[in-house]
Amino acid sequence: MDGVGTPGSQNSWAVELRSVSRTYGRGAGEVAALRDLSLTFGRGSFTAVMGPSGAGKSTLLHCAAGLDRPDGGSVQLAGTDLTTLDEAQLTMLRRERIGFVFQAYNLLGSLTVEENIKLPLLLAEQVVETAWLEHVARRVGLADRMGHRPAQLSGGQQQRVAIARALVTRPEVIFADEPTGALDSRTGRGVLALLREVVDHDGNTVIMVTHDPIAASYAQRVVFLVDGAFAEVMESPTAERVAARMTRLEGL
Ligand SMILES: Nc1ncnc2c1ncn2[C@@H]1O[C@H](COP(=O)(O)OP(=O)(O)OP(=O)(O)O)[C@@H](O)[C@H]1O
Repeated sequence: MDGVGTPGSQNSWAVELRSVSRTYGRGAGEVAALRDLSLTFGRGSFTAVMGPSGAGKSTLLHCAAGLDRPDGGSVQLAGTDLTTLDEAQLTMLRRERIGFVFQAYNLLGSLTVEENIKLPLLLAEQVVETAWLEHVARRVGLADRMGHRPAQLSGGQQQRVAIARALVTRPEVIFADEPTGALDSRTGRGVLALLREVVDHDGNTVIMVTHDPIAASYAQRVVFLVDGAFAEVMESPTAERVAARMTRLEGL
């Protein structure tokens, strides 16, 4: 398997989870959100993560992105073991090496498009290269909107700003959590096509959590979780096949 498989010994993966467990609560209220989960995500791959409600998708994303700590196992980001880092190191790693795209855009309304895109570089105290910034703005189709504020943009354009902001630090991986959840289907398809392009043309790595079979069909493969564990992987997904698989998994 070229993007998803069992852990190997090399640092060739963008993200590698080894025997990751995450349990919430204690005693009778204990919930095992992830159970001994091992998964790898290849560099330059686009993976959708799907599964029934409560399967552990968000927990996987949070643990893989250093937003939450597993109780057991390890998470490697391009060879760095996140479980060995303290909070300050994790914050720095998230800023410099990970891009995030959320359903709710999370742009700062008082800043211009350009300032929003540059923000991760400023927070990481990195030099802002004008040519790179222009390249990223062109990449997402917003070069002529750099002076606008988020409120002056459509939902799809705001999500493109969020994607530019995620790209600007040249991250090891971009995590997208329901990136089209707030968009109408046509605008959503444009955003998904852009995510696929930044993988296919620019070699980025994208891991996207979604409930939507159409969104998942833009990925190169879909990883299905059930009950905190890996269930199966589908290569070259189509919306129809993903929907059929979800119906079966939800019935388990
Ligand atoms: N902070 C928390 N405290 C207690 N239980 C939690 C917490 N976060 C998640 N869980 C539980 O862990 C399990 C996995 O949750 P998670 O949000 O990862 O699933 P999901 O697949 O993303 O679900 P959905 O599709 O509904 O968003 C669920 O049973 C959930 O109730």
